[in-house]
Amino acid sequence: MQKIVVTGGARLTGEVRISGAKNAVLPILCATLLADAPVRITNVPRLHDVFTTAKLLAGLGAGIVHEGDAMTVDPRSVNSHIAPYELVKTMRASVLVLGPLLAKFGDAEVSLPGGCAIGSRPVDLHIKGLQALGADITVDHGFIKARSNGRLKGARHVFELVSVGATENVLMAAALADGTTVLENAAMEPEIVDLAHCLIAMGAKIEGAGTSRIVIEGVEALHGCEHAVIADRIETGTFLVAAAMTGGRVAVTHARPDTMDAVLDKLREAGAEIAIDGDRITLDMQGKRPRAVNLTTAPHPAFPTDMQAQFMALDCVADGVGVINETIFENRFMHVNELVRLGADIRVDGHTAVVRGSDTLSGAPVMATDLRASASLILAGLVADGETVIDRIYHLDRGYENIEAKLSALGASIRRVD
Ligand SMILES: CC(=O)N[C@H]1[C@@H](OP(=O)(O)OP(=O)(O)OC[C@H]2O[C@@H](n3ccc(=O)[nH]c3=O)[C@H](O)[C@@H]2O)O[C@H](CO)[C@@H](O)[C@@H]1O
Ligand SMILES: C=C(OP(=O)(O)O)C(=O)O
Repeated sequence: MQKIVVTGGARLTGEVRISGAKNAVLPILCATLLADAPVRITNVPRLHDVFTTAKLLAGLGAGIVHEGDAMTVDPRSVNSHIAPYELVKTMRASVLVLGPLLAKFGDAEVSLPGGCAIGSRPVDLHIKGLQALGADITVDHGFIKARSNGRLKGARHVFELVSVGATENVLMAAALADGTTVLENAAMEPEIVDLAHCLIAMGAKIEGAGTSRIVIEGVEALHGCEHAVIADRIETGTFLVAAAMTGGRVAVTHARPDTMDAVLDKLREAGAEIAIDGDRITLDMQGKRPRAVNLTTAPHPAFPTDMQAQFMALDCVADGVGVINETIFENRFMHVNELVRLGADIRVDGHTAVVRGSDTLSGAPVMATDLRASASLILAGLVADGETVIDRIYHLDRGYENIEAKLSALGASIRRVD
């Protein structure tokens, strides 16, 4: 099994290009099922999750052409409405074919995704939202079986909790429903806005994406389009934290600074100087050690849970004590024990971690437990004394494109070994 070996000590400098967002491209690829013609998506990152989604769509019968950073999906040949367990279990976002299949074909069978390392992650809110549009849904033998008698019907629906995936699934389904759908307490993540932009380019009528109230006027049919995926704000944040932890100066390009307020505020609090110029963010730490920051994860525009592990790594080597509250996922502190193996001082009490910054960490073999945990271990390895060897990096390949090449270009000593 492949591992990543990081040797700490280099101060990162230079420029790095940000890829398209995993959490935008996955729902957008699922949304292509709604169209009556090919949809061309560009700025598609080369990620394991993207390949899994392509496999899932191909399994449904869609035509897929992947050239460079563009992927064209032709949904006209779709002849199956079943998303099998083998694919859904490796990637929860597979459940996002549920709304499109149901709205377009009146029929969908999607394996229950189940939990994952970071929490139990139910899909009840997806199901309730689709039921509000008139779907008949049962959960049987590990599958969500959804049918609609004719077209779905637009409705007003209030989500009980803010859920990114449920908002996306119901938004996609409502695009082809009869009449108007009003979604209240919708998630406001930039990836939802990007999905809405793609749907609008396909002919959907959507207002309010990016606010908690989205209004969708269903249309008869959606056509093909071309859409460029928004920049990955979590990849952006991860590189900026790497620069801050190593006392470096790094510019990220092709980024979307307007989606990054909470993360940039915390980096400034940690002592970083940040300059924004269009799609370029430059972080300059001027060789200083970061100051510890406190943070609480919450739905956008608050601090993203997908950056929690990376900031914990920063707090491990910061000056002071950082208190981290995780409010989104019940088990998203899996990286703590691994960071402790590198010499970090972290105490966890329920959803709160108290991190006492130390001057040094010491390299050791560690194990990645999930995607962002993997990133936090690389970040810690960048400043640890000696070699950190990270096992189970398949998690990392789900969501970071060429991370070792990008970090190497900034001066890090990092390599992948078999
Ligand atoms: C592919 C993708 O975009 N993944 C992101 C998406 O995941 P995902 O869409 O799965 O996350 P949600 O926003 O749905 O989850 C938020 C919370 O709601 C709960 N919940 C969710 C759905 C449901 O039906 N019932 C329920 O109780 C979850 O268990 C969790 O506690 O948003 C998360 C929160 O920003 C991010 O960490 C993930 O990176
Ligand atoms: C939790 C994440 O992704 P997913 O929802 O795909 O598991 C993530 O991107 O950090």
